[in-house]
Amino acid sequence: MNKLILFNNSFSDHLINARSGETKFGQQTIKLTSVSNIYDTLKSLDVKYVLFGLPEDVGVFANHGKSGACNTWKHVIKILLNTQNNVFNEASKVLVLGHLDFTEEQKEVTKLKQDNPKQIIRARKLVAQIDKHVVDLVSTIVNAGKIPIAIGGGHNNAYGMIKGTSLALKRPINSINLDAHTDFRALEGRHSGNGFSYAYAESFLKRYYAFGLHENYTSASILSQFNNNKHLDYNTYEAIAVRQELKFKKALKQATKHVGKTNFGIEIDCDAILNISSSAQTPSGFSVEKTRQFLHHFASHSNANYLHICEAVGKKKNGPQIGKLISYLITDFIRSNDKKND
Ligand SMILES: N=CN[C@@H](CCC(=O)O)C(=O)O
Repeated sequence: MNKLILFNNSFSDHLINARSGETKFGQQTIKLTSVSNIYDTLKSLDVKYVLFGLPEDVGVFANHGKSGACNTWKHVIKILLNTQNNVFNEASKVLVLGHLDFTEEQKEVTKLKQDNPKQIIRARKLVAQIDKHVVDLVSTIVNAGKIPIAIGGGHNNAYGMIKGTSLALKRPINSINLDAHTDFRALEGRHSGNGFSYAYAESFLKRYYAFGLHENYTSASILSQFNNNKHLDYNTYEAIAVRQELKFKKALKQATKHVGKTNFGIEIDCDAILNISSSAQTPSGFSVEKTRQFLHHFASHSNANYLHICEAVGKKKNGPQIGKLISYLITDFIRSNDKKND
């Protein structure tokens, strides 16, 4: 856990705009000042959720995508800590752990060129190194009986989320992914487009549902793989929102039937959300409200085991809006998950 940078109180005080008569979320969340044994510390804490950042975009680079997801965590945490703590948002159930520091890997990737095949191979090796740290942290959190909430970062980290959870639970898990893409690309070295295929090939992922795929961006071979494997299923954005052959509520039910019988992780790739700055930003996609409804639905399920939000690109100008969007999603998850009704 040598890459873990704790989010301490002085850092948090610096970010919170305190107002008299109000309690901000960040004034009530739990933080750690130091830690010698992370597992023991987590186990002894009276919190349900452990929030952490994955500030990296090495996986996106290694998938020939547009970088920028490495900056999102810092925008999110600033906005989240300044939301209200009230009967709807119970911050004392949340440990803001900190982030994994991938500065070294990020630095190395800036020296690489995406059009050089050898350098892409090197970037993919760096992603495999990142995986190990994510797996280690996630398995420790789940082993300690807590629910991880990870803010990325690239979608490559779905692999670490799934493997870490699966190792802790000692069985393969399922996954529901709101995404324009399956991220089930070939096992060609690790990157942001094959987190799920690697997790499946290595038997950490059992049943996978890709929700709202874009028909323009899913290859014929991946569609055929999904159509011929009962563990893999999907619906498309076009079927739901354009042709309206499938009602949103029914789509949620079908996906729940596929993943909900055992533990599953919830993945939200921000490139599925309309006009949100991301590595593959889309002018056609689910609204923020539909995304929140999706999240509420799955977070309410008793088998939901983690939340991973990724691929948003927070820059100086749009950072506060991205931070606000992801803060809505984090608080929706906690609110709905804490009052599981399935
Ligand atoms: N995590 C994203 N995966 C997409 C990226 C698409 C893009 O960058 O255009 C994929 O590999 O298909």
